[in-house]
Amino acid sequence: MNAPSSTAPELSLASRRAAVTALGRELRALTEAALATTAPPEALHDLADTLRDLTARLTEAAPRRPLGDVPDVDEFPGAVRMFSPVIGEGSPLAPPVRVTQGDGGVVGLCTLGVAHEGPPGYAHGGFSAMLLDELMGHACIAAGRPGMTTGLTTRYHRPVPLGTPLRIHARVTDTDGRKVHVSGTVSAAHDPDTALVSGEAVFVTLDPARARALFPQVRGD
Ligand SMILES: CCCCCCCC/C=C\CCCCCCCC(=O)SCCNC(=O)CCNC(=O)[C@H](O)C(C)(C)COP(=O)(O)OP(=O)(O)OC[C@H]1O[C@@H](n2cnc3c(N)ncnc32)[C@H](O)[C@@H]1OP(=O)(O)O
Repeated sequence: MNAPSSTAPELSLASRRAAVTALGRELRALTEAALATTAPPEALHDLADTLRDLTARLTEAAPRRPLGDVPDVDEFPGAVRMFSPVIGEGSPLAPPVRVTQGDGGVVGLCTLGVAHEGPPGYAHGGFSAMLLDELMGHACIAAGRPGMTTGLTTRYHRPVPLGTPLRIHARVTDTDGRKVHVSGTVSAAHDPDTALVSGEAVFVTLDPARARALFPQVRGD
């Protein structure tokens, strides 16, 4: 079930994903450098001019993908989202989190940077909630019950440090009709048993009519 927007179909999926990943990596390096630079204002104006030219080059090279179209490098519904702000290898916002199945659910590994900062040196609480939400969504997918979040509660036990490898764990704890109950934690990777943030959520699987209404561009094959 996928309706990819077609770009360069002659290139293999792997090579298109590799190109998206290469650009994403450089965008993240630029973002981190730009947010942490101590360069003087004239250097920043100079860089802004260069970046404006680069943006014009990209927009002139090809039309943009309409909002809501599934990128041809993605799997939807599925676990590959190349431009996700959490797991997207092509996203300048994503850490990005690498997700694998394990420990009775799913495990994500990442390191946050200054783009994710809340209190100085620590993660923004909203970003920690986003990490949990995403991993919980993947736990639902891994359990064969993809759905949307209807409620998420978080408890912040300790600040989440930037620049430190993190481990996010999520698992389905119960299902009740279309509702899927999920729990998760964010910990330092070197101390996975100490939760810095923990959360509980309810996801709801979509009935087919609702799925068609919400995602009209996604056809069943
Ligand atoms: C083509 C297939 C698509 C599959 C879907 C895959 C999507 C996943 C995509 C990519 C995964 C990657 C990972 C991503 C992770 C991040 C996830 C997000 O960020 S999701 C964005 C934020 N969430 C929203 O925007 C939802 C907004 N809410 C809604 O649109 C509706 O509530 C919806 C469609 C989810 C359900 O609406 P209704 O009309 O179909 O269902 P009703 O009848 O209202 O509820 C069904 C059952 O759920 C309970 N329920 C509904 N809302 C609840 C709530 N807030 N808390 C507890 N239970 C709730 C109800 O009480 C009912 O239970 P009773 O059958 O009566 O026992």
